[in-house]
This record gives sequence, structure tokens and C-alpha cells, in this order.
Amino acid sequence: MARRTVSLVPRWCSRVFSVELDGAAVYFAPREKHRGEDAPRLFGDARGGHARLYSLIVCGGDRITRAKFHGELRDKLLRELPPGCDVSPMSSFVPDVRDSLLKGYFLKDNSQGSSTTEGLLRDMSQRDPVSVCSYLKCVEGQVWTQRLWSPPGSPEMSKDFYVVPSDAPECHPSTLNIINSDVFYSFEEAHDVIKQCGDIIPEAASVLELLRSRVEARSKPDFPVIVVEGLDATGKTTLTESLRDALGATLLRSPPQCLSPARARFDREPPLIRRAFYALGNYITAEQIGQEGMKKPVIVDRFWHSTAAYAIATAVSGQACNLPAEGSEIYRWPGDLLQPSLVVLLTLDPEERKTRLRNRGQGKTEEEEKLDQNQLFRIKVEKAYQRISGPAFVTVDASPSADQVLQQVLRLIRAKCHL
Ligand SMILES: Nc1ncnc2c1ncn2[C@@H]1O[C@H](COP(=O)(O)OP(=O)(O)OP(=O)(O)O)[C@@H](O)[C@H]1O
Ligand SMILES: Nc1ccn([C@H]2C[C@H](O)[C@@H](COP(=O)(O)O)O2)c(=O)n1
Repeated sequence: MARRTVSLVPRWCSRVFSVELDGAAVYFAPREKHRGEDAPRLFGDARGGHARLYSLIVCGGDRITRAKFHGELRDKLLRELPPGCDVSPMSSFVPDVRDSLLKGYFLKDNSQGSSTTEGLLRDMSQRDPVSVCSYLKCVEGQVWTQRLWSPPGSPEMSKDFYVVPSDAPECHPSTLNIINSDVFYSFEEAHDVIKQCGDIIPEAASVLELLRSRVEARSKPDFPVIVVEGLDATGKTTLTESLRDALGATLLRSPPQCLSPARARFDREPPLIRRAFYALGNYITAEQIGQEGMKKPVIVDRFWHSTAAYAIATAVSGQACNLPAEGSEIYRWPGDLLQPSLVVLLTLDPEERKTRLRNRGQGKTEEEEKLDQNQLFRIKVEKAYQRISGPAFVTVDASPSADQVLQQVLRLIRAKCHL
């Protein structure tokens, strides 16, 4: 992936657009010249050619504003658009160029009359960090143009571009902005995001306060550090508590207890802010590991694998093959984060996991709910877990009895950590 960073003032004709329909992406590009290609069916399918089509791309403003607005935009559209409007996720990007992804929505307006939609678009284009384009069928056949939208009656100054189909890029567009927007590879990068949120999220101050006295764990702990990972209800709590007792170890968690009061608030925030919060949680836990690991073995319930794998699986839309391939820099371990001696990933047949969830009968977080319903998301989380590089990593089948799983993991720890 090229490292060039692209300006946020979009030059549409250097970009490709992608609209997601039923989990598959349709790619097209606005170009100055028309080379005889038909526009993608996305345009031709508009009812009798009479639907009004728009793209709304979030751009301008700082990254916190953009992230917050993108999170709110879909709700706003669904709430305020008249019946007969379809809204699909959309993005605009420069193929294979990092940080070039801008997110938004494609709007197909089949409603009677255009005043409600146009009123909403006018307000948004004047007030919000969003760029609105409209699409027009220009001649017979399937030739469409894209134009920066302006409210009816305003002097039209923008240029028309032909809409031509475009090939799928080598890197899936949703992977272009993952680095330091969904996954953070240093304390500083995550810290900067939470610092920038101080004005809008009161809880940010308490998180920053906890980090003020942070001492970076510089030396390797004397005792082994074993992280247990896995989807919810795979048996992490059961296993980590048994390991603590069997090894006389300290049991820690990420995010640590001290972040619990702020967690629910950050869980409601868009990925940029939410993932920065979890990333910082790992640094606080790392500090605790540094201290406890000088006295006895340390067992950790979730750590950086969880932060990265859930973030990547959420950011990458569509099929699991859209995930970056093994070896991608997206899966690298942060250079300034303590590496455990061993990471144990518990895997479980989805049906057995559901049975355990049902039997446990506790409330679920929104992300757990999504995991349960969405087989594809679960596959993406598991694949991402397995591709993360850095510390020694082993997968353990968690379907045998709790004691059998414990014995198996103890054997692995003894073999790999010389305990
Ligand atoms: N090996 C096992 N065999 C059968 N049931 C198990 C086993 N391990 C754990 N359980 C049961 O499965 C349920 C989920 O286990 P546990 O709470 O340890 O999972 P978890 O991974 O910590 O979940 P979460 O991440 O959601 O907190 C519990 O009711 C637990 O008693
Ligand atoms: N170190 C961590 C721990 C958790 N998360 C996120 C990932 C999921 O959204 C959720 C799962 O946690 P649980 O419900 O099992 O407490 O929290 C993370 O990103 N990093």
C-alpha cells in the first residue's frame, strides 16, 4: 500500500467511489472524458431513470468531527428522509493510497416530490462537514454525470464528470485508513485522539488523568506473562481464574478495572474514539503487568489481540477475503507495548458458544450481539486474531471440559514458558 497521504479536499476526478449493496461493492469513477462505457447498473436501475441520486461524502473539519458526524449521519438520514429513499454505505478513495478513504452514503430518492430531501441536503451542505454530489442521466443510453450538488436556484458553478465503471482496487478501500484510525500502533497516537476529545467527552479527562503518571514497562518481567484471548463465552474468565489458582499467578484484565466507569461512554463513540480508548487500556494493563510480573506469573484476560482483531473486523466491510493478507503491517504489534510470553486463543464451535451464552444468561454488549447474529463478523474477528504478529501465539480448542482445557493450557505454558 502506498504511503502517500492524500489531501482531504477531494478532487473527485482522481478518486474512485464505492457503493455497498447487499454486502458487495459497486465501483465507479467520475472522469472528464467518456470512453463509451455504460455507467454501473446502480445508476441504470434507478426507477425508470427518475429516482434522484446523490452521494454524501463526509470531508472537511478535523478527524474527530468527521468521525462523530459520520456516526450521526446515517441516523439523521433515516430519521429525516421521506419514505421511498434508500440509503447505502458509500466511500470515496484513491486506489491503494493510505488515509485516502472518505466515508459517506449513497442516496436513492424515489419519494414523491423533492423538497424534503433537497431541504435536508441544503441544510447539511451549509452546516456539516459533508460534500453532496448529484447524478444525472445526460443522454439516451446509460451515460450519467456527477456534479457537486447545489440547492435549486443557486448559481451553478461546478463541473460535470462522466460516471464510468471502475475495477475493484487491489487493497479493499475499507483497509486504507485502519492504521491510527481503527488500530493504534503507539501510545502517542491513541493518546492524541483521547486528548482531542476532551471538549466533547467529559470522561476523556479521567482517562487522561489515569495516564498522567503512567510508567512505561521498560524491562521484561522476570515471570511469564500469559494472555488468554477469544470471542465472548469461549471460556476466558473460567480459564484465567483457574490458571491464576493453579500457577499462583496474578490475574489482570484489559481494559483494566480503573477504566470501567468510562467504558460504556466510549462504547457509544465512533470507532476512532472507541478504539483509541481500548488501545490506551492495554498500556495501563501493560504497566500493571510490568509491576506484577516482577513478583509472580501474570495471566491476562484479553489484551492487544482483542483490540486489534475487533477493530479490523469492524472496519473491513464485506467478505472475509477483504481482510488484509497475513503479513500486512496492519497486523503488527505496537513497538512500545509490552509483549506477553504467550498468547492463548480459545476457539469454539459457534453452536456450542451460543449454548454457553444462553446458559450464562447475562446481558450482551452491542458488539457481542453482532457476533452472535453475524457469522461473517465472527469469521473476520477469528482470522484477524490469527494473523497478528509479535508474541508467541497458540490456538486451543475450548470445547472439552473446563478442566481438560486447563490441563492442556498448563502443558503448553510449561513447554513454551519453562514454568
Ligand atoms: N470448557 C467449558 N465447558 C463448558 N462450559 C464452559 C467451559 N468453560 C466455560 N464454560 C461456561 O461457559 C460460559 C462462558 O464462560 P466464560 O464466562 O468463562 O467465557 P468468557 O470467554 O470469559 O466470556 P466473556 O468474554 O463474554 O466474558 C460460562 O457459563 C462458563 O461456566
Ligand atoms: N483489550 C480489549 C478488550 C476488549 N476490547 C473490546 C472488543 C469488544 O468490543 C469488547 C469485548 O470485551 P468483553 O465484552 O469481552 O469485555 O471489548 C478491546 O477492544 N480490547
